[in-house]
Amino acid sequence: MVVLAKGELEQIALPAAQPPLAHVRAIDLSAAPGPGRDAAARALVSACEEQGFFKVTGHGVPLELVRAVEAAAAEFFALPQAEKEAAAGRPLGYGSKRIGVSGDLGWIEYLLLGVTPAGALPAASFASWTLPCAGAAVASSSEHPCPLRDLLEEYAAAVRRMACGVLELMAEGLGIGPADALSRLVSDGESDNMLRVNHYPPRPEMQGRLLTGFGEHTDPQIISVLRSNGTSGLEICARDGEWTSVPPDPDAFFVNVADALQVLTNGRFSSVKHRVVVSSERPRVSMIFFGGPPMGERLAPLRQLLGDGGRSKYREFTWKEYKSSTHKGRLATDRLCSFEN
Ligand SMILES: C=C1C[C@]23C[C@@]1(O)CC[C@H]2[C@@]12CC[C@H](O)[C@@](C)(C(=O)O1)[C@H]2[C@@H]3C(=O)O
Ligand SMILES: O=C(O)CCC(=O)C(=O)O
Ligand SMILES: [Fe+2]
Repeated sequence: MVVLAKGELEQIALPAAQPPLAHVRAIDLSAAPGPGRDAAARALVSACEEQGFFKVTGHGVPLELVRAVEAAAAEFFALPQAEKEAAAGRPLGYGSKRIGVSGDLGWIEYLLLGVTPAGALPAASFASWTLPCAGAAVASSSEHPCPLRDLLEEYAAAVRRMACGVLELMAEGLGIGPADALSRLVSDGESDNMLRVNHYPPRPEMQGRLLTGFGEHTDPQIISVLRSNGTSGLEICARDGEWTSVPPDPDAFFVNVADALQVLTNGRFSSVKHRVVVSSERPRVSMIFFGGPPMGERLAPLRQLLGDGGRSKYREFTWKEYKSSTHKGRLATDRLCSFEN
């Protein structure tokens, strides 16, 4: 449940304007090696250059898994508020209406968790996270496995594999090597990956006005992979500043170029500004995998993308440094500008 005081509701209310529909390119990840895959790699690079946004089909993530996670998430969000609050935490865990710590509000409740690839670190935030069990009588423990927690873990692993496939195809399209030049940053045992499940309840009656679900921002990581149910609401901002509405496609995954990838490509790709506007009487549920590098990873434009005598537009910084800078600001802040040369 999202409960906003009257003043807070005013802060997130929007005029009832419906932007035009976005044209979103579809990239088939299953294209076989050869001319089909080369064409997919070129189309992916063009989409990243022009929009910083595209969707993938042929992604290999089982749709039964996606539907099972979404159903378990819907059950979780239907739990009594006090039970959800038991999983509350900052920044990880359950949250409602407050995004980040700097005062951003939205018509949203969510689960946010760390999903570092298994290996070097203990099973990420799952280890310490007490998540009430959707559909189970007893809160999670090893004796009473929590279906939502297990499903989220399985889902995150499947989407991480797919995100790595996207980054490999991207490296091919950019003509850079080795093949895992980009994907290794997300698949490393210490990569700082996160998973977010957002629930936007139907909007309350407000004389036709709409509500901000998630205010405009770019994602700080390398790549974000988003899946949503059939309810619209996601909007992207084109380079000319025009906002367009992304037609939902529950069978595909949407991919955002995020800030760190803008840096790695020396600005050839730019992170896409996006937001969620709640205009529907139906709930929207979205699940986003954020692929981030290990905390100590030094980020700077890849030499192969600088070209002869090319100048690096960004100074080198660690992901830890960038991440802590993001947490100091508001959602809409342009965070990269203070890392420019
Ligand atoms: C207001 C904020 C929420 C956010 C951290 C920040 O200070 C600025 C970036 C926000 C964002 C956007 C993408 C992801 O949803 C997120 C988890 C992230 O890594 O950066 C959120 C952060 C958050 O909700 O804590
Ligand atoms: O919920 C959505 O569709 C997008 C949310 C988003 O941009 C985010 O969580 O960073
Ligand atoms: Fe986002």
